[in-house]
Amino acid sequence: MKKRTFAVDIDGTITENGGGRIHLDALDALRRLTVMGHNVIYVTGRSSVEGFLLSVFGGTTKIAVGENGGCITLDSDDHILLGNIDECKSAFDIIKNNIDGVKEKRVFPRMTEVVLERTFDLDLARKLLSEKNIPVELSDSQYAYHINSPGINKGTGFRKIMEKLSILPEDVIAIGDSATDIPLFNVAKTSIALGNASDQVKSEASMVVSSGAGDGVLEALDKLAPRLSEM
Ligand SMILES: O=C(O)COP(=O)(O)O
Ligand SMILES: [Mg+2]
Repeated sequence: MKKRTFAVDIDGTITENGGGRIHLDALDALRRLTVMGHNVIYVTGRSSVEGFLLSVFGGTTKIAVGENGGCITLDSDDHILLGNIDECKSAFDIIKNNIDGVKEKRVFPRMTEVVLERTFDLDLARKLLSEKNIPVELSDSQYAYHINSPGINKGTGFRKIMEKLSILPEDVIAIGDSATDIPLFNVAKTSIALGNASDQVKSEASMVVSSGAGDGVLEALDKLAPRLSEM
């Protein structure tokens, strides 16, 4: 069997109620892939510690990319910081002082990014920062807005893991639901957008399933099953 690496988003992909409750059948399927010898790695806009803990409790590969690509967690005291939180905080100050309704989201502590509530016009903030020549990345996961350092996204974060573990793009299967997953789709030969993804996100994936979060992961794995058993 050829070892594959599944790069799996969390919210809107393996959660089922918008509040973070894990779809147990999807988790069970991911655990079985891990037992079969594949890598199953969470790549999330949550903190990398949340992603790492889910991998520990859920029984998948114990490594996580969090903070929308800004941070990799390998162990309780082993984090690789790819982004710089100070530049994200300066961008946040500028947005907050110029646009109404901008506020930080209550999230577990971040080492490399700033996370915001989805309460303002993101394009307006993009325009403002580009006028001021502040090149941070602004993105929408459908759960939060993220301010990341220039060049930081789920694709660049996951690529570090690919380098570290000598994983080739042809062996990567990315699964996600939002615009923040598009850079991840771009580093994977196979990419799957779930039914709850927008048309724009779906158009960037190599495969689309009709079911939404949770069930969509099962549908995708069913479709992939014949290919997974190939040598
Ligand atoms: O932005 C979030 O908090 C959720 O992000 P995710 O969908 O990448 O897991
Ligand atoms: Mg998501």
